[in-house]
Amino acid sequence: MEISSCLQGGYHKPLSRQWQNQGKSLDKSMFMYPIFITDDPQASDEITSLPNQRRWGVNRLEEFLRPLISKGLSSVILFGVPFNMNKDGRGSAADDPNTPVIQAIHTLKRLFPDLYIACDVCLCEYTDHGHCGLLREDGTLFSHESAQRIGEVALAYARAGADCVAPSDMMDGRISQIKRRLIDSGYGNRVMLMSYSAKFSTSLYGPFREAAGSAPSFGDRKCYQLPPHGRGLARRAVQRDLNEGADCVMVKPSLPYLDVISDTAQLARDYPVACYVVSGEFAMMHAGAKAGIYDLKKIAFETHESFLRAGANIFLTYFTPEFLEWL
Ligand SMILES: NCc1[nH]cc(CCC(=O)O)c1CC(=O)O
Ligand SMILES: [Zn+2]
Ligand SMILES: [Zn+2]
Repeated sequence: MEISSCLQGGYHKPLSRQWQNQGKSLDKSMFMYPIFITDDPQASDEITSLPNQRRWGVNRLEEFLRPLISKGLSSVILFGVPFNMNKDGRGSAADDPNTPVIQAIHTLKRLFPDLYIACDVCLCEYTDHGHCGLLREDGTLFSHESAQRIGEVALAYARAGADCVAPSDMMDGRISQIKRRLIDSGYGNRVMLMSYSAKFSTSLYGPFREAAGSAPSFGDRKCYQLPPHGRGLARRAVQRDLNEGADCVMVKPSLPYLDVISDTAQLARDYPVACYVVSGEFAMMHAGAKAGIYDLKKIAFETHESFLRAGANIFLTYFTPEFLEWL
């Protein structure tokens, strides 16, 4: 099948069908909760820089998520945080059968068959150098090989039962690599491909890197994440990913990039548009509320409504549990 023929993966589930309705007011189905899964099955570890968030072991997922599901949680995105697994140059632990993300997919599908499960796909949590792709000796990226490796990992998550794979690595060509593999392996009509298309190099990822232990051991990510002034590049990345077969495109971070969300909603007007309210934005809103600058609930509504207004209709946000209470 041609990549351009393949639409069904983007609306296989009731939730992904609902996302096709470009909503005008906040509702619970728009909230996707990012969760950190570590390789100690009993873990429930506080993350100091990310208020109220924890790293969870697979054996603790039921107690963590059941109350949220009863309040209307409909989707999660999983991030693997291996502490005991071996890290190497190609991120072998990313698709090891015992990797926490694959274990968590199995556990969650058994416990909560209706929960929509997206998986972040990247190598930085699994490589010894902490970069998101494969590196040459001189520290530059192997672009094509990286995209192929990301494709392998995405397929492993699809095979394990993920409803959506979401590559955050920013390697050129990864969307067509993933879509091709999904189609050729029989997942094209069942698994959504959500691209972190306009992902910027920002100072707002700090708490996440602490949470996931994924800071690069040298250098930075400026050669693959977009420069903050790169509005044109963001538009090109979105257009490219749509052409390569993405079912949904994302902007990340959100608050300083409302213009990019709006551009993306125009370019992808027939697709769901997601935005990631990243760790630093969440920590910043909490810090401001704690300092008495504003009320946490009011700032959370105001900002998420601004993302909706700009054109996003899926929010990857650590505020998800709060919104399940508030809405
Ligand atoms: N693949 C890396 C990745 N996956 C999720 C986030 C950030 C999420 C957040 O800050 O909440 C990042 C950014 C990075 O470290 O460069
Ligand atoms: Zn990464
Ligand atoms: Zn470079």
